[in-house]
Amino acid sequence: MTHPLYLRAELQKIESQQLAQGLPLMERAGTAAARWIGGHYPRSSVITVLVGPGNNGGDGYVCARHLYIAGFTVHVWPVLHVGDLAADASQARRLWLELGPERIAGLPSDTTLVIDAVFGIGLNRPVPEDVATTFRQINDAGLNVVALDIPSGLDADSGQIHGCVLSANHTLTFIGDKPGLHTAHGQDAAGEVVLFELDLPAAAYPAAPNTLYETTRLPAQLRRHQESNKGTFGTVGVIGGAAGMAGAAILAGRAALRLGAGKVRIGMLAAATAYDPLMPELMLADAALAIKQPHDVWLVGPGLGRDDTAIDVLTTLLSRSEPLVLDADALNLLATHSALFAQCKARQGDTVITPHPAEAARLLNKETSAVQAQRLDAVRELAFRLNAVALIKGSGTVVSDGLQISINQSGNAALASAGQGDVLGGMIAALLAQGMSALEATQFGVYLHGAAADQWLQSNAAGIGLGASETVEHARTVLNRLK
Ligand SMILES: NC(=O)C1=CN([C@@H]2O[C@H](COP(=O)(O)OP(=O)(O)OC[C@H]3O[C@@H](n4cnc5c(N)ncnc54)[C@H](O)[C@@H]3O)[C@@H](O)[C@H]2O)[C@@H](O)CC1
Ligand SMILES: Nc1ncnc2c1ncn2[C@@H]1O[C@H](COP(=O)(O)OP(=O)(O)O)[C@@H](O)[C@H]1O
Ligand SMILES: [K+]
Repeated sequence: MTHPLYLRAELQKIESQQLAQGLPLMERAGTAAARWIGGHYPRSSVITVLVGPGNNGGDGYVCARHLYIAGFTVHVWPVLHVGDLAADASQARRLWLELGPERIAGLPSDTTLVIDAVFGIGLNRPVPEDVATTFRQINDAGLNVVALDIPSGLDADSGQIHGCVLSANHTLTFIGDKPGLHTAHGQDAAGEVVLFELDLPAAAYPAAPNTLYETTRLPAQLRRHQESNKGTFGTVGVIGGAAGMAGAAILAGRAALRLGAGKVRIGMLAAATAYDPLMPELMLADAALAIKQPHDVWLVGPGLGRDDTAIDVLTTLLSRSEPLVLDADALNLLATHSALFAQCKARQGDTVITPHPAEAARLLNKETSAVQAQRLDAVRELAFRLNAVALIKGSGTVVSDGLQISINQSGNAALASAGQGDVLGGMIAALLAQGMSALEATQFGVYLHGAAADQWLQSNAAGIGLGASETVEHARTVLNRLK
């Protein structure tokens, strides 16, 4: 299920309060790490602990000491000049030096496991070039790396890289989980994340507005009563499919039907074909006619285009009060037409917006790189500015209603292919049609979309070639297995 994520400032506050109470946090962190490593790596391992100038380095000295006592071959290499260490780290170093020397001559060639204790949440500027060179050599050598707290070079709040990062197979993170481990570059850098709370009392933690989202439960709104009919599960209207882009609207409509919407009508901007031969249960119509029919939920944008007809259709649907999902060119039109933007913000009904980073950047009038550098801030700002539930797609999709933010736990790079966004829009619309709230439908839809790709990855390990249509089928399977 979901669990909280803490920002650097929140963690520093927790730490200082607990240290003031006399809790031996560094000893606990280093011991927990050594115990985990002892359980996962053979005693024949040759371990080199890279230590840095702060308390993360202190964790590394404690960990080194316990692994040495447990019988591992352990080297400690301070990769940065050590000035005055803080008290706890200095004590941890002293205890290590009673057992073994520090190495200053680089990485021993027989190293089989690197423990990264260079920088933790105190990283506040780009990694120095000589340290970056060491990181790159270790990355290129493909050595096993276990990071303590956070991979060195990764920003704990945003998942951005400060110059260079030492990529880990596992990250053993302390006290609380961090957003930067799960979005942007976080998943690639951190590998599998293992949390050690270090026995802090529950009262030590503030209410966290940020969470990591995953679920194994079928949402209550999707549990079906026998006394139901297709009207019970809502009618979705998908508007899009301008000339040359019909497939986008079809994909979205198919996804909505497969995810349980009672009825789906696709209103095409280009001349509509009579029916979809692969899914004849879809209704196809011209957009101008479709928008006059009653629907419970609208999805506007897949293959919409940006011409005057598209603007007219969007203007009409923004004025309706049914839940509205906006994707692709619907978002690009909001970005370029301030009247549409204002109309969206003023809507009474629920709005969900589903941009990828470049679309988010257009809406926020920023560079895509600036959005990616601060994905959490960007998604909250989008939700706030448009009075909507917003997401920003990509590795660790972020979702916000303007107050709370969640990072999606599922998904993988197999989803980086055409049409996957159309499918996601259709899925969210189907969940809204079945009675989920805008926030729940978006969080759950994003999770299911990622979980579908994760299921496919189990038998396609390289993650190459997942089609958007296949994602729909896997999403249906994953959904029906939830209890
Ligand atoms: N505060 C505490 O008592 C505890 C901290 N813990 C560990 O300590 C870490 C945080 O410790 P710190 O706040 O000391 O921070 P770090 O150990 O992450 O690093 C801070 C030090 O690195 C320097 N620095 C930062 N960025 C640099 C850069 N790019 N190039 C060169 N030097 C740079 C800073 O000037 C400072 O000396 C946590 O991530 C966790 O691993 C845990 O031991 C639990 C208890
Ligand atoms: N590297 C990745 N890891 C996880 N999910 C990804 C990755 N790349 C893309 N996705 C997901 O795939 C979908 C792609 O959507 P989008 O870019 O709108 O594609 P399209 O417009 O072609 O349909 C989004 O849900 C996104 O989060
Ligand atoms: K580290």
